[in-house]
Amino acid sequence: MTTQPAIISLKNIGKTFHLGAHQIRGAHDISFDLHAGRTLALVGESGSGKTTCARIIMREYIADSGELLFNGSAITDNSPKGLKQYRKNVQMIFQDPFASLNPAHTVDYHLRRPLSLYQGHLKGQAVTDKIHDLLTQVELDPEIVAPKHPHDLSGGQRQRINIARTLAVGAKAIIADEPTSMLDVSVRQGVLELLNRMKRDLGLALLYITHDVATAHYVAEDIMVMYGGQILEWGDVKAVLSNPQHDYTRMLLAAVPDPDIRFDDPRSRLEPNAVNRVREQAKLLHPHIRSAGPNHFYRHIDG
Ligand SMILES: Nc1ncnc2c1ncn2[C@@H]1O[C@H](COP(=O)(O)OP(=O)(O)OP(=O)(O)O)[C@@H](O)[C@H]1O
Repeated sequence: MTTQPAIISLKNIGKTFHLGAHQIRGAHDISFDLHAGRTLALVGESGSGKTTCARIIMREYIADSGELLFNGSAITDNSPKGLKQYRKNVQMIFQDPFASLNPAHTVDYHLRRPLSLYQGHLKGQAVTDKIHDLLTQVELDPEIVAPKHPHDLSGGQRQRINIARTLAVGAKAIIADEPTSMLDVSVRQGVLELLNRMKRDLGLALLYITHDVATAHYVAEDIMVMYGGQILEWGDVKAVLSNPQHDYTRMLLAAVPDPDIRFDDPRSRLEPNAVNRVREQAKLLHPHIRSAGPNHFYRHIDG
């Protein structure tokens, strides 16, 4: 059982989108905690509600029901200043490492900017030294990389700059939405290892969003499987993946040849037939899940 306090808690969060006469359930009765020094993997197919959860945590969406807690307290300050203070602590890394960087500016600028906004006590040479430290922390050579523009860098290097920006802000929790899915397979492992090391060394709380069960196995201690805006199963990543209790988790896993095979091993690639089988079976499962009412919590992280 973990003794560290949760940095972020979602309590019974619900969010429905209204598109004309249609209602789409983005999140239904979602509850989970993000703890310092731990990664929770949020796994599910496209449209399962992963990004909705991320946007609620980032306070880009306001939940219809339930509560978002930061360090155990309800968030009451909705002023721009309150939001800025919150985002100092909770940062997001996006799927597309290029889109989140401004092509007109250098790496130095991309790090200088959050430092001036969030670490205003640093001045002059201290800012340059901090930029040097940040680039070293994300395993890039400061002398070479700082003067470069995003288009001079590889996808993996750009994602490292995005990670360095979250460190420049001083974030305690990072929401990483498919952070490696647009990267070449050969550099994915390095970026995930960096996230793992930051989590360990800096005690960050990470939410790792992915549709890829194999990478969840590699980076996370805990896992939650989502479908149709609901959590179907959650718990210790090794326990859930080795002994899934929900049919849908079993179906997702059936598409991966062997969870013990590393995700960058070619043998871990999904077989097209298996993927199609999961999708077809998920369609059949869908009405059952929707009519099931409350979430199915088959395991509890602390349990
Ligand atoms: N702003 C929105 N307006 C209307 N519907 C939305 C909105 N955002 C999400 N949805 C719907 O809510 C459901 C959950 O979407 P969400 O983006 O959270 O899923 P996801 O698991 O993150 O998918 P992906 O992996 O494709 O990003 C989907 O049916 C989606 O179409």
